[in-house]
Amino acid sequence: MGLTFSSLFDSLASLTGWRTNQDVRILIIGLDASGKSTILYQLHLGEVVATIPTIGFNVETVVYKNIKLILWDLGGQSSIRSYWRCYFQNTSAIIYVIDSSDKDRLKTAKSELLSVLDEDELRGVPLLVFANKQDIPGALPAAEISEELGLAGAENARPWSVRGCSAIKGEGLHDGLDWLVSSLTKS
Ligand SMILES: Nc1nc2c(ncn2[C@@H]2O[C@H](COP(=O)(O)OP(=O)(O)OP(=O)(O)O)[C@@H](O)[C@H]2O)c(=O)[nH]1
Ligand SMILES: [Mg+2]
Repeated sequence: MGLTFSSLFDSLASLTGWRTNQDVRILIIGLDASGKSTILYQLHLGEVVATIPTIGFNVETVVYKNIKLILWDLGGQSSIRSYWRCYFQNTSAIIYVIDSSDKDRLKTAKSELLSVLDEDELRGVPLLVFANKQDIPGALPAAEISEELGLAGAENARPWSVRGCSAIKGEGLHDGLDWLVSSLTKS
């Protein structure tokens, strides 16, 4: 019997210390109404679900490219953001979601992100920023959001990338996950 793709993947993954049965804990955070829960369920179910503001968290498992991702979607309202840190331990990657059409709150989104990145428990953890809601006319493009966040130069601290997406249209999410999974398997 020849080598199956799955066993080939296992062999390659073992070279980098990765196993297909290894759970990867990923936090999805960002301001309220940025689209975190919509992204979670697009990735989990492949469809748009009607959401209500998350109080606490939603958690779902998604197997992507043979890797089991445990996606934790935390509520983003200002009164509950201080609880994000309760979930930091053992986190393998962060997905930070920004509403690209909400220019008024971009500075707040940036300061919340920077304070999360300061946390010791998240040192070196790869960061994927989703510049979400690109379907809304006038939404800031990902490159502009990237510039505003001022992450350039942070490559030494952690792998990071800012990617445009539309959770409603299901566009850009898999490109972002591809980057995240490849930076995880490299680290
Ligand atoms: N136009 C557009 N609307 C979106 C997109 N993603 C999410 N939304 C809408 O934005 C609103 C908030 O989405 P949620 O996914 O509930 O936001 P959230 O970040 O989970 O919010 P909290 O749970 O309060 O932190 C909903 O009405 C979504 O339908 C998108 O890509 N485009
Ligand atoms: Mg939510």
